[in-house]
Amino acid sequence: MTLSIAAATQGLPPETVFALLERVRRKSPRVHAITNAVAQTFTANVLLALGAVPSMTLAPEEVAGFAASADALLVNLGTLDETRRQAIPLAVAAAQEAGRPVCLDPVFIDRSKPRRLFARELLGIMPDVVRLNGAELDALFQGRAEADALIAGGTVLAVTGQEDKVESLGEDFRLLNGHALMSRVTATGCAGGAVLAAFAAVESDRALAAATGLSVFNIAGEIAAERAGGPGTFVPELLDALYGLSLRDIEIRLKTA
Ligand SMILES: Nc1ncnc2c1ncn2[C@@H]1O[C@H](COP(=O)(O)OP(=O)(O)O)[C@@H](O)[C@H]1O
Ligand SMILES: Cc1ncsc1CCOP(=O)(O)O
Ligand SMILES: [Mg+2]
Repeated sequence: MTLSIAAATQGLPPETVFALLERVRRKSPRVHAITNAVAQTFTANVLLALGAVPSMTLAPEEVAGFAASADALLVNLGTLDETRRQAIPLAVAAAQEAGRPVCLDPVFIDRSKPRRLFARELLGIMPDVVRLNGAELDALFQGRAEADALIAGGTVLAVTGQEDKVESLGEDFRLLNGHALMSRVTATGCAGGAVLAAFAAVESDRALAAATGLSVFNIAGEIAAERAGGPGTFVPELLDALYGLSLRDIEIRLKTA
């Protein structure tokens, strides 16, 4: 399924992107990430390099407290074991009760029917942002009308790949930053979901927050790719690039369509 970006695709001023990045750096939002076992450490490091504060507890007696006292919740289904199946509803209820944004990343729902059913059930809680790749988008919705209904309810869809698309009830964005090396190391998509949660924590315009978060992450990816010798050095370079990202970097590189 392709997202039919509406005619009124908006530009994204570099100053706006940098202002939101600075807001993340200044406010240091707490992001509680229920994420997969593969992505945990990288995701925590990406959040810290960005200026946010990660927590990742899954324990049923603690997860609601962590989610309620965080500024945003990430729910990533990459390793959907029993512990995570139990933790997710507790965390979502606590985050929503506290008025915090929830970002869903339905990893590999194209590969597993039980996981697809779990993700479709989760859509009932109306997540603020759903971040996913094209294969996962096709698996999540039985047709375009279902995606439109979710968007009509206020959820923002952020579909990543060589180019990224953000679709919402208001503005839509087509984003052209990023580098192929981002898909030659594991968990960049997952870490990108955590970045979207951090931006949703500081900006109530969810589409703007998602477009900005993806652009920041992907511009850092471009800078890292230029400095890295390959996938092995790409990961530390990505953390450094996120940490040091300047207005000038964004002005030079930001690419939207
Ligand atoms: N070929 C590419 N060129 C530029 N950016 C890419 C490319 N592939 C992926 N990305 C970027 O890498 C990140 C992970 O995206 P993607 O590979 O679609 O997610 P996932 O890992 O969940 O499948 C996103 O920020 C995306 O924009
Ligand atoms: C390899 C793997 N297996 C289960 S989760 C995971 C990481 C997926 O990361 P991403 O969705 O960011 O590519
Ligand atoms: Mg993914």
